Formats: sequence, structure tokens, C-alpha cells
Amino acid sequence: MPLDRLSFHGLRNLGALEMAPGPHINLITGPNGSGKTSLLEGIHVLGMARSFRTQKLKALIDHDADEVTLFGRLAGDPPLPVGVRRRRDGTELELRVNGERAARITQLAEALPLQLINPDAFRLLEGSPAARREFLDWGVFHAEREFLDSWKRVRRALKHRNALLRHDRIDVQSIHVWERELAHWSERLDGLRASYMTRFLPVFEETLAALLPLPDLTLRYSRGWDRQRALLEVFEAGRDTDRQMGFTQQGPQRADLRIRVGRHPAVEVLSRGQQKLVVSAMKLAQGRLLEQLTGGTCLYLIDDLPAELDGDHRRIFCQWLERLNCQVFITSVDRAALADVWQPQTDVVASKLAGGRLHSE
Ligand SMILES: Nc1ncnc2c1ncn2[C@@H]1O[C@H](COP(=O)(O)OP(=O)(O)OP(=O)(O)O)[C@@H](O)[C@H]1O
Repeated sequence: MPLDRLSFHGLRNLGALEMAPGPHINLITGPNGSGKTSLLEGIHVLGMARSFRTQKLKALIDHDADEVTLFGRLAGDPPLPVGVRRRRDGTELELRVNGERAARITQLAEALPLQLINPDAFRLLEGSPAARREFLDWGVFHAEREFLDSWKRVRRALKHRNALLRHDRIDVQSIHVWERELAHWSERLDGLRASYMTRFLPVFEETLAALLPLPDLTLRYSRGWDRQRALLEVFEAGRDTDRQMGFTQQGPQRADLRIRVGRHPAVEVLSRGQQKLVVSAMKLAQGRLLEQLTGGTCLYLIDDLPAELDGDHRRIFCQWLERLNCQVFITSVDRAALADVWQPQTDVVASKLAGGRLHSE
């Protein structure tokens, strides 16, 4: 469901911002520092309860305000309101879904699945496996009802095993109990991830071929432990070395996506622009798959679309965004950077940010 209303108060330099976004492409332009990224950041917080550029939500609060309140309404019958509030003097984040206090961030995520593509997108290839696991788990979370429970059980069992490893003497009976629990739920989690990847790969390959043909690029799921062995055996055999390290070295907490061009890691051979297109293809493929599997749609936040892309790739990328049945927020300093290469076939709601206010264009 698209957002049909946004109301932000106390968000960085945006003051009081009201917006009635269109259901499809929303283009926001404005000079440097006008607040374009802040606007996307506000939407991101509504769906994920966290920013994409800072760990501390306090940094989002306007220096002259005591709190930031973000409100969005998802169109539907009935519409679904979602909200987030962070006070300067409080530590607790207040989340609201459908008028009620929400206890879990996943309630927001379920209501508002979103993907971000920004100039830092290449970090998905370059950064730590944690970023790629998060990417993978986003897809599995939205596709498989069972995912969240399995994931929480893995986290809990892992925490207990790691705590026992740090004792002076290993309590063999207790650690065995947690290893069995951990092995059971890890195999479940791995099964869900692997089956998601089987469905994801063809959609990704098709999307990538349209954005940037790279026939030698391969994307492979790595589960996080030696495939030849049952995980319980891996834990039992690895107790001594895990103890020396102080944590469990193998398991689904080490899963990764291996992205290569021929025999080389993609990040070592692709240009920044090519990396951005590969990551975009991954994120667009996840949105397309979400729609195929659940009928739901994903909202896209595209910050500084022209950055790193030449004219042809800007056009192809925009045409793909247009073809998706999704709500998209695109920011760009300059409208000409897109207008020169892309003549939209659908309605685009264009707004300009100036002096902390949005004006229709
Ligand atoms: N907590 C805050 N309170 C008030 N203003 C802030 C706060 N944090 C940042 N700012 C200001 O808000 C602006 C944030 O701009 P933002 O990054 O959203 O702009 P942008 O339009 O995306 O810029 P660019 O085109 O350069 O990426 C900056 O001018 C910054 O000085």
C-alpha cells in the first residue's frame, strides 16, 4: 500500500512538513542541504524505526525542537496510520501502528516494507557480511511467516551457548541442550533462506540483465557452516576452538551472499556505477519477488538517483522504477539531470524543497 499522507514535525531542518505523495513516482528536487535526504530518512524511520545515516535517532531532532514526530498514512480501506516519536530527553522510542502503541519494530516493517538505494549502496558489496545477511533476511522475513520465530530462537540459543563458552569450565550438559536447540532452529532458518534464494535468483538475474548485462556475475548463498556436516556435529567438534575465541564461529550467524564476477569478488572488479547497478538490481528484484509471493508492494527510497550513473543507465533505471507497481520517492539536486534522459510514461508527482518547505512543481 502506498503512503498517501506524510506529516513530519521536528525532523532536522524540515520544520513542519506536510506531503500528499502520489501512489507511484514522487520526484523531490532541491539544492544541497535543502532536506531531501532528511525527507527520505523520515520515511525510512517510519518503516524501520532507524535511520540509514546515523545510529542515533536523536540526531534527527531539529536542534531547536524537543522531539521528532513522524506520521504516515498507508492508503487502503480502511487506511493504516503509522507513527514514530523520539523525544530529546527520553530513551524510549514510541511506535504506533493503526492508532495503537506498537511493541515491536517488526510491526512497522510488516506495514511498510521499504528498500533504500542511495550513494552508499555499494556498501552492500563492500561491507561486512552482516549487511548482506540483513538484505537476505529482509526478503525472507516478508516472504515466510515462520522466519521471525526461527530467527529469534537462533539468537536466543546462540546467546546461551556463547555465554556458556565464556565460563571457566564448560558445563557439558547445559551446552549440549543449547547446541541441540541452536542446531535445530539454525537448520530451519537455513532452509528458509535457501528456499528464498532459489526464488530470488532468477528474478535477480532478469533484473540485472536489463540494468547492466554482466553474464559472468554470480550470486551464491553461503549458509555459514560446512555443508558436508550436520550442524550439531560442527558445534560439538568446535567447542574447544569456539571457547578460545569466546564465541560460536560457525552457524547461520555467519551466512553470507558471495557476489563474484568470474573468479573475483565483484567489489574488486566493478566500477562504483556498476556496483550501484548491481545493488539496485538486487533491491529491485526483492521488491518484484515480494509482489509475486505475497501480492504486497515495496516502497522505494532512491536518494540522489543521478549519482554515479551515466545518462543511459539513469534512463534505464528510471524506466525500471516506472514499470514497478510500487511507490517510489526519488531525490535529485537537479531535475534536468533526469529530464534530459527520461521522459516518464506515467504521472510523476514532482516537488521542490526550498527553505524547509515542499512546493509542487
Ligand atoms: N538536527 C538538526 N537540526 C536542524 N538542522 C539540521 C539538523 N541536522 C542537520 N541539519 C541541517 O539539515 C540539512 C540536512 O540536509 P539533507 O542532508 O537532508 O539535505 P539534502 O537536500 O539531501 O542535501 P544534499 O543534496 O547535499 O544531499 C543540512 O543543511 C543540515 O545543516
